[in-house]
Amino acid sequence: MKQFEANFDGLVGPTHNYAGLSFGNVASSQNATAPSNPKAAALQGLKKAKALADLGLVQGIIAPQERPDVYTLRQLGFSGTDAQVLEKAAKTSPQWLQACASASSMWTANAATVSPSADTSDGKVHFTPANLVDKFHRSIEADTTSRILQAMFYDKRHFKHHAPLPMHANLGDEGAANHTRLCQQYDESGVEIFVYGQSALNPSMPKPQKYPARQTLEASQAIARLHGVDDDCSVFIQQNPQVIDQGVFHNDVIAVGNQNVLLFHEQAFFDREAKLQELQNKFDGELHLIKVPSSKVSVADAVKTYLFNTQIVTLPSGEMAIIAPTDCEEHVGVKAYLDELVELGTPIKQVLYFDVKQSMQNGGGPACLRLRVAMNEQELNAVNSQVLLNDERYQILTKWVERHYRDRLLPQDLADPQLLMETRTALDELTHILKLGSIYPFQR
Ligand SMILES: NCCC[C@H](NC(=O)CCC(=O)O)C(=O)O
Repeated sequence: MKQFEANFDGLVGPTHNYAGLSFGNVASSQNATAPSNPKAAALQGLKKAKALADLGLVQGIIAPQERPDVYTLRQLGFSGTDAQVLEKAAKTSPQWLQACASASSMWTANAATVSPSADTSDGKVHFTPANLVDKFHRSIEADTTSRILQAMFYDKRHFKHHAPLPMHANLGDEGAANHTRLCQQYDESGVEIFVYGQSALNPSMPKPQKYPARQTLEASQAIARLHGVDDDCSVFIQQNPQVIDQGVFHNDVIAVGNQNVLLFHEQAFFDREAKLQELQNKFDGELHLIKVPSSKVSVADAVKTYLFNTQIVTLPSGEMAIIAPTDCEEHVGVKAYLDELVELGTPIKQVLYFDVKQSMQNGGGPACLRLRVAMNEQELNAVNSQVLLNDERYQILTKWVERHYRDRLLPQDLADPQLLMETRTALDELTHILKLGSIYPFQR
């Protein structure tokens, strides 16, 4: 039977902006208040997605969320018409307005954790939307994310959707950005690697000192239980707290895996050797564990260029390619490492570079922009086909962006009631293009 690993990329929303909302994410802090270009951001993302489809991979799209989120602002006591809500929030508490206007759902690696059917006890593909409690602006994504994923993967015979974990710091969950799956073939049982930043309940375990550890061990364990992924198929690895303090706020900023390949920085993991041994013991077959030494690429350069926020994809030929941001190509040392990587005799044979700078400036690289869902043929056939990217849908979506998006946005523009109307008009049209039904609050 055919097997696939589909990538579902977040379509960047019309309010994409730089508000400095993510303490611990260096790019987000550095670019706060810079002007953004939502149109360019969305087109860059679509281009990357289309290029992967053109390589023969299964590529889908995840719709953005309704922003500004006036419903949350109302919960915070801002009242009146929608325009008045925006105006009052902008006047007295611009931080809340910015948090409620972020297009952060574009980073769909944080949308959910997904376990393919080959790994789960009931033989279904399991989804748990991430609660993203560590950052307020991201914690308000989960409900709509749930609805969108259910509209895409609606067939209950194949897909099982869980509620997000309870909204508490002890259960901080960041989704697939802290989850990697290794396997021989996508439809064969693999080993799921759950990487966490700290334990909420065991005070003797190390913690970062400066920046937050967003993912807890307890959240990762709960997800493995919910998905029915048993001990033989899972490894829980603590992220090195010292790299979190250097700006590695998710594991996918310091490690990336695909099939039998794991590419990671030597400082990525705490208790590294024991954990890699456990991984090898549980994995059926040969693993390519590619360790990148600090002498070749420093943690600072990894954070700056997003070398590990690349996508490793298996091409129809069976060879692997690495999908990297142009920021890697522009960095002499990192480019030299990638040139060397494709000659190491591992399955990775080529590097393809993409300009996703609008996203990078908020700390999101190629891997942050996609949610992976490994499926067999039957499962793929059960996906809402309108969300899959082909030539026609790419053209339609590109035109849709060009019609509705602005090419310049500053944080102060977020209070413009016209922007809210533009967004709703655009999203209403999008739900028809992608056949998602009424997933947005303004449509309900
Ligand atoms: N996986 C990449 C996630 C990047 C995301 N950035 C942000 O939310 C920045 C938003 C801003 O600062 O405007 C985050 O930190 O969760």
